[in-house]
Amino acid sequence: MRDPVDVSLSDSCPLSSIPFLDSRLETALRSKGFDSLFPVQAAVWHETIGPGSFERDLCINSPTGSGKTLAYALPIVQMLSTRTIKCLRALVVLPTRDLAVQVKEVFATLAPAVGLSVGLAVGQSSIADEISELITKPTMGIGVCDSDDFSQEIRSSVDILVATPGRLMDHINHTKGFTVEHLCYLVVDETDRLLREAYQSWLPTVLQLARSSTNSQFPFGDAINRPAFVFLKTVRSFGVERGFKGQPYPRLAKMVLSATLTQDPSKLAQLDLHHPLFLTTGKSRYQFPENLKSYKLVCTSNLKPLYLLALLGTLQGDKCIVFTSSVESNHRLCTLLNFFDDLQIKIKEYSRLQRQSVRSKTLRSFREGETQVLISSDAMTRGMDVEGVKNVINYDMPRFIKTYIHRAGRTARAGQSGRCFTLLRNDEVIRFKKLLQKADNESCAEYSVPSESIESLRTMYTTGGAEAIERGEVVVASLFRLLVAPSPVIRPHKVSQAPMLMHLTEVAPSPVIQRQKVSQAPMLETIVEEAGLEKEAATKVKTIYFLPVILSFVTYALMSRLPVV
Ligand SMILES: Nc1ncnc2c1ncn2[C@@H]1O[C@H](COP(=O)(O)OP(=O)(O)OP(=O)(O)O)[C@@H](O)[C@H]1O
Repeated sequence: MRDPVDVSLSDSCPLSSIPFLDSRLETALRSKGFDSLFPVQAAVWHETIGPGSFERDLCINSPTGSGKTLAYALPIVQMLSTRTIKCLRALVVLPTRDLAVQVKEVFATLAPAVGLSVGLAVGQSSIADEISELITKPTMGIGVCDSDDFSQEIRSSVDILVATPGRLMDHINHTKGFTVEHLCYLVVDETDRLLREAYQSWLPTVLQLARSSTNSQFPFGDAINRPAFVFLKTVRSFGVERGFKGQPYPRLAKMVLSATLTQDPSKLAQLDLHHPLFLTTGKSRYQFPENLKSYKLVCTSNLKPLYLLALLGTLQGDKCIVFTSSVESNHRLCTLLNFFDDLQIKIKEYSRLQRQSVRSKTLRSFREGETQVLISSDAMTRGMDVEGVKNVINYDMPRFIKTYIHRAGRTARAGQSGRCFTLLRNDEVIRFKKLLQKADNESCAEYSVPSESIESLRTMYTTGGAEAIERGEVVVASLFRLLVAPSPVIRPHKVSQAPMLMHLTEVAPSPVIQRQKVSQAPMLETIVEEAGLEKEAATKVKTIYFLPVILSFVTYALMSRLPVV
């Protein structure tokens, strides 16, 4: 960390001057329209295929959209291009399914050119389908009846696997013939996010299994039987020289990457990195893409939806991602925006509450330009690469600079220009300024939308049904705020809160809430399910609901020495 390689000092490098680049890979890159390598890609190439020879593990901190995926995909494919026996040698781990699918696509443009195959383990299809893609089983001949007779031939059908941690662990624990014993390369993309969540201890498991040598034991249940199904064995000996003592050799070479890579040594230590080399961009820890412009719009909280509508109006149908702070407000906002037919743009919701198939469909329609505006929760924040996104809008101000960087990074990718707008309440302005200062960024101009359009929207908003929707949603929102209120009386009665909620929604003035289907309010649904919803409980709950009010009144009266009447 103290002696990093500054990637920003390098320039893009034409493919023709990349040393040792396999001509088949060069052709594959050119057919994708890539004529040069971006600085981070050239730097990683230098440290892996070039003079660095991958003698050190790499920690890569480079801005969003700077091409980190190709930076690791290209050298891995080139290094494996000379392999003779097919087995799983490279593993790329990512935090989300959609991201893994996207990275697999990048590998898929390169790997077939040199006869390698890439697999995906994300739980998008059934586990049986996934196994049949990852594992080659021998075809059953006539008269063969004992599966152990041919188990020796079970082997990997892929050289490179792109996976999410959960599905990876499923395969490690339960899929016969699946092994990470032969791994040579491990990539942990979006490292800071993956390290934050342990996901069934996937990292220590992979590291331990990949250290196996002739003397090693497999510590994991089903894995004990694994040698019987795997006829290949990777033998790793332990180094004795200085700097390599006790380290398995050949070692598992690692690359860890993020646009906001953690610099906390205790977190990085989990990765068991070998003499890590830090590649970064510039001096500041957090960097924005070069051609990103940041703007703020200051407004009162009750007019926020109108400012957003007016802003979307001025962006004239450009591809746009709007980020909200929670899946619930995401749903509310999308419902509200779709009420305004006048915008004449297609707006869809994308959040982790939706089924994967719905999300994939939405993403496809956004990529193809059929949908112009995506209202997204933070499921879209990291890594997603959609061509032509010109604007990012933070409907809710992000709480952390990392979130701002990843959200804003969905635009201004690969050297393109882009804008990031943040809607702020008056009381958020100073906090937002301080947030940007963490990334050494002081330049955030104020953006104004025409006041006439706000006025005309306000008229429509107050006379039309949109207000009812918004008011109804606010009732739900305030109920939820009540549910998580720090009142010691309410908190222990979680189950009883559901009937209270139902009781209040039943008497709520909004017709929208009364009509709201359970499926439209997933949080409501969860609570109702949890509670088993009993109507009689409502009376009891009413007491619980009013108890804190009575208590606080009495306390106030006593403290201020007022006579309690
Ligand atoms: N050498 C290249 N020439 C032209 N375009 C490239 C090149 N390398 C990558 N790109 C394009 O740049 C875009 C961003 O790449 P990528 O998704 O790898 O960025 P990233 O650094 O991983 O971003 P994030 O931090 O947001 O995940 C992609 O659309 C990709 O196709």
